[in-house]
Amino acid sequence: MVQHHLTAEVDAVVKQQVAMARLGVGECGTGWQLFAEDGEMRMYRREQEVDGMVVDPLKAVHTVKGITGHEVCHYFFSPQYRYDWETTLEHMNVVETISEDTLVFYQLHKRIWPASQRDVVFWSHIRHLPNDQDRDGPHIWTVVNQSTEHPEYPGCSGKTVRIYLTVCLLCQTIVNPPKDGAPISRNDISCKITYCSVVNPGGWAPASVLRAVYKREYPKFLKRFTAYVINQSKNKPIMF
Ligand SMILES: O=S(=O)(CCO)c1ccc(-c2ccc(C3CCCC3)c([C@@H]3C[C@@H]3c3ccccn3)c2)cc1
Repeated sequence: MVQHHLTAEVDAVVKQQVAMARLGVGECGTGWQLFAEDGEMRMYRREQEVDGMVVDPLKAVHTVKGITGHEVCHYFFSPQYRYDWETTLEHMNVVETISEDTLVFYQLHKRIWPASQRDVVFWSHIRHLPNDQDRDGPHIWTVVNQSTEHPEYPGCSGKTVRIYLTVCLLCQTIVNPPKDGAPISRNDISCKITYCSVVNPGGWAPASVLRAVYKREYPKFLKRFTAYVINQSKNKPIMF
């Protein structure tokens, strides 16, 4: 089978991002500051600027009852659900289907005053990995989104600012089998979610504005997305 020109990049970036996501906030160096907490959700960021632009890396950890890593990644990756949970989207389309587990998206995000409107082109890859702590446990699932170029969407349309991002959603399913040997139900499962993201906002925007947008939008996004997966999954068979 002829390899797509992105196949090698996808494999390298996914491996690198999964390794990073697996590092706790303690391990991958100091500098992670907790900026939002809500129940089991903890959001950390590192203050980082590139050419005077805020690109603060973000790492969120969350544990959600009643859903699996496969379900979380399925609803995050699949385009048909995106408008249901991504509230900052004005337009989204699949530019290219590289394979059933690798898509290229174009997204136009709603303008977040006072920043100008942003758009992004990224490849998105979904993969499951053997659980190296528990060989016969459920697999780890991940989705990695990485900005990419595409001839149909040159980044210089003038109206909008092109952003660059790397996102890794890493999910580990935890099963607590019922004592009496009953079949596993949604009360016996939970999902440990790690969400890492670095967004380069493209054109300049005031650091204070961007940090306020991140502080407000990321916790909202993760809570809304996980609530969506719970609601979509609750009356369906468990996807391990
Ligand atoms: O995880 S994903 O791949 C899910 C697929 O959609 C993803 C997440 C976030 C973004 C994103 C794009 C633009 C902007 C800003 C930058 C300056 C002005 C707009 C933001 C800011 C951080 C705030 C934000 C955070 C979370 C959700 C939406 N908004 C985020 C894009 C994709």
